[in-house]
Amino acid sequence: PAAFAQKYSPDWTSLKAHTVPNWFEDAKFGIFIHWGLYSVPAWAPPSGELGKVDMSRWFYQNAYAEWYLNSIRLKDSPSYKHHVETYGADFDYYRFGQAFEQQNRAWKPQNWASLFKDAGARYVVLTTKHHDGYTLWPSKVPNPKRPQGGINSPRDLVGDLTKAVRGAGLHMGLYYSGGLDWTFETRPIATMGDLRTTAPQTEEYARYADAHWRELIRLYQPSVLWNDIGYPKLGKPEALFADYYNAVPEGVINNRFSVEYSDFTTPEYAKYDKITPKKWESCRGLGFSFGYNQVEGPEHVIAPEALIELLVDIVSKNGNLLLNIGPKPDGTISEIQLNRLNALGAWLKTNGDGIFGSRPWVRPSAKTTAGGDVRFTKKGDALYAFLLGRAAGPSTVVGLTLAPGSTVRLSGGRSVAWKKTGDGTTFELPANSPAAGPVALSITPAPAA
Ligand SMILES: CC(=O)NC[C@H]1N[C@@H](C)[C@@H](O)[C@@H](O)[C@@H]1O
Repeated sequence: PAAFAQKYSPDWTSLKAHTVPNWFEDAKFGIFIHWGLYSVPAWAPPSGELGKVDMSRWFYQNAYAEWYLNSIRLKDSPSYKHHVETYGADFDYYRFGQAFEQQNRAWKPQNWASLFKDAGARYVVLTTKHHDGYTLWPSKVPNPKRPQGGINSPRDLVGDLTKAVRGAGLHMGLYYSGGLDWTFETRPIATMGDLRTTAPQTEEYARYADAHWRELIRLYQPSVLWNDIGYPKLGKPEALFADYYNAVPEGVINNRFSVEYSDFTTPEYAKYDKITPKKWESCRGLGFSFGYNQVEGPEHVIAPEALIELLVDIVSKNGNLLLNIGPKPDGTISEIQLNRLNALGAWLKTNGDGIFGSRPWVRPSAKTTAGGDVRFTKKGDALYAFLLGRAAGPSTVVGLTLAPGSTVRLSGGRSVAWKKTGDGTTFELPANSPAAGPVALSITPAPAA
């Protein structure tokens, strides 16, 4: 029997010996899911992407539909106006639990698992408890602030999805809002300062959050601990980390416990502009929200080509893309979100060879003489060059020199003629290949620089 590995001890020196497992380096693309009570109202003003809206306005016009409870606590927000008009001023947010629990009885998790697999995703991260405190699994840990209950899903949504996702051959990760819990702190957040002062720091909450993470690890052995927005100082994360790594050797932990060790950083609606040695994962919604927002239209949602180029850019710089889907309460997914997943999946089916299992090259990017963008990845003895937004016909990549006799192919397909020119290397690209998204060229042997 496998001895219970005691490799890690609850101190940062021991934990810093942890390395990121290959599966997470190879995976490149995961699906984030924000699903919960906020999926019932599914309403937020599409005010803009995080980072592009002045923070003095952000909380009042919060584009994150999963922040609905906080938004309706701000009486001069568009969300409060919508809430009064739609449900009435005295409709308590937690009453959405009835509709959520009633509607998700029909949900078939295997439909999500096959959809995400077809999209090319290699892992999934589901919200188990967001800031509103509602748990998507029937936790046995009592919430001292909610003796009346109504804060735990009777259906084991976490377990059902974990089983289906693993059945489809994908890794399963779990998101937990460690830093905020609006059943412990009911004051509204209108400024960044409020974010800090409303983060519960009592011993009672620290024990609650620690018990939740330990229950999740014991029940589901998640491959990712995706903690969000900080962690209570009394929460003893180093003990949690050591016990987790000893129980789940292939596990990874993100940087949002805000402590001195993590396996990867998590820029949100952001990405790095150069290769970083530390593993990172960029997360964002398809539009401006993580929770389903019924008022978002095509003008708020990233275009298919831009989504594919986003993934290629992130991978060329040592990142993963964690792309969020916001399902409806019954588990169905809106047409526009399905459309984007299918576009990405179709491109990856033909051009994924240079993405999955690749690593960054000596440099992430180049230009063509026509001003086009190029991104590079390396895999085995092949260099992959992705020509973003390119036209067909001859395309010259500046500063790229191939060894004589190198073979160039469209990713996994037909060979491509090339020649050395004064500026670099000119490739003869066939017309409209692929239909949408960057052309992926595999070049063997990979040039040294
Ligand atoms: C930077 C940060 O802590 N963001 C918190 C933010 N994370 C997103 C993935 C969503 O869960 C938001 O609702 C949450 O506030």
